[in-house]
Amino acid sequence: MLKTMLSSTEYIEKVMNDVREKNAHEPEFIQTVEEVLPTLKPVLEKYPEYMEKNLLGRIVEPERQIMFKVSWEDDNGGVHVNRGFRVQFNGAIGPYKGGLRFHPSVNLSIMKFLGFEQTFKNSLTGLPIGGGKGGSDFDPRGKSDSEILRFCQSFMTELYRHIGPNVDVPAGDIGVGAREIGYLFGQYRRIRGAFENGVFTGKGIPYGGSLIRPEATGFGIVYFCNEILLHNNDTMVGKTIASSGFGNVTWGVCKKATELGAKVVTLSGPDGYIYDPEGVTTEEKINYLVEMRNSGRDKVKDYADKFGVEFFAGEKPWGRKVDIIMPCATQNDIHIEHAKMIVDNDIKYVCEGANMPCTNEAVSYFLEKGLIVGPSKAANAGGVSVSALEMSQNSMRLSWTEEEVDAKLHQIMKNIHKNAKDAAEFYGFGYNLVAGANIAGFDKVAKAMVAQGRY
Ligand SMILES: NC(=O)C1=CN([C@@H]2O[C@H](COP(=O)(O)OP(=O)(O)OC[C@H]3O[C@@H](n4cnc5c(N)ncnc54)[C@H](O)[C@@H]3O)[C@@H](O)[C@H]2O)C=CC1
Ligand SMILES: O=C(O)CCC(=O)C(=O)O
Repeated sequence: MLKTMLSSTEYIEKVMNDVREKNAHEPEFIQTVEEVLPTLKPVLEKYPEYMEKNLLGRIVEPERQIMFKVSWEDDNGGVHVNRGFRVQFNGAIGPYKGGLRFHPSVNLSIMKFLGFEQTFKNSLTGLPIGGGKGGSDFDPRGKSDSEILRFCQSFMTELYRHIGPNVDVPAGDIGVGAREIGYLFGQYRRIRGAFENGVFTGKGIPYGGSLIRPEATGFGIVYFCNEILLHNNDTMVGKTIASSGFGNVTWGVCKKATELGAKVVTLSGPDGYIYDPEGVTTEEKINYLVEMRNSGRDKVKDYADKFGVEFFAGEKPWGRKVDIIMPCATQNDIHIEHAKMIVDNDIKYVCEGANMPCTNEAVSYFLEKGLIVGPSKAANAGGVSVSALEMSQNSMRLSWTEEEVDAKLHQIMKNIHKNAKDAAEFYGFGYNLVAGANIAGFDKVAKAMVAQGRY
């Protein structure tokens, strides 16, 4: 690829066409590439050597994609087969790092979109971690504890050979929490015959976990949102938030939003959404989210039944008039029709908690209508940041206090906001944090790739 052959626009279009052609059956992966690459145009114009060295063509190709068989036995002796994945997307700035997702929707497209996003997100944290993601199409819903244990052991019996504290460091994501990490780490330790706790993050405290890691993603989203509000001479105090999901991320959001004087008034699940006008603010309500998640039922209606609030079966919460939208469940939760309702309700802020929770069309519409969007790769980077802090503590064989970790997390989120804002302004995007986060995340990875030759 010679710089004289194509303009930056033609070059980006060519790389995107190659991605569409080579990955025709991977809509989520194509979606994320189409969201990121066009925003890098001014960077290519400033650094034409990135085109000469075909940086974009190289950054959209995962370094390694591992797919494997996971067979396991249920409590009645039935034998099942699931598919396991680990996509080691980009290791230019550190060991591959990213969560494991156990959900029936998991496929290679979803793993690749998450691994690509993780590469930019991890770079934004300012910490030395590359991008990866993994998981399985295993459905934890309704499974007994022994079935979860057997599945995790079988999954790790293959995965262990591909990971390590300096190679690839998984963590949790949808369907994978502290219990699963414990079972996975136990099997890793058994096979390896060594106590290498730096191989996982999100571990339990007794065997090397970091304080604040369970809360970190949600706390980080609220810290990031707070930076957006401060930039607009606004405050979190008194704000109402429509959120989705009721898992780990939503739980952390409810805790920190309450602490800063805001309130989350909606939660959702695959069965519908609940509206709690008083907010998910008391300890009892916030703790109940953990209980619902751990029950394995995956039903948000349980919250409505317990606290006597309204439940809307089969609906999403995006038609509610609130101050801030914070989707925290899964990808493509907000489509264009929801985006139109959000704009019609005069809502100014959308802060993404889940990975890619808005379609590209919805994000473009928000930006066109002047809303401020905190993109997921920046806003939800608090989780992986504290994971990297967990790795540091494991390497040093030390443990920081809750206050120390929270203060570091807060500073990291402020830095991410500032770096995204500065990059957007520098390249002529104004206060467009979507473009700014892509550019700031790309910068370090691109420089490392150039320095390391042609990989
Ligand atoms: N756990 C972490 O540290 C991080 C998680 N994320 C992202 O945040 C989102 C939520 O993750 P967690 O809270 O960790 O997972 P979780 O397993 O604790 O909770 C997931 C929630 O999303 C809902 N959900 C999942 N798939 C759904 C579907 N197809 N339809 C409707 N609802 C669905 C579930 O009902 C549940 O309430 C995901 O997009 C994840 O990738 C991002 C950064 C870090
Ligand atoms: O903590 C980690 O390593 C991964 C967190 C994660 O999966 C994410 O940021 O989407």
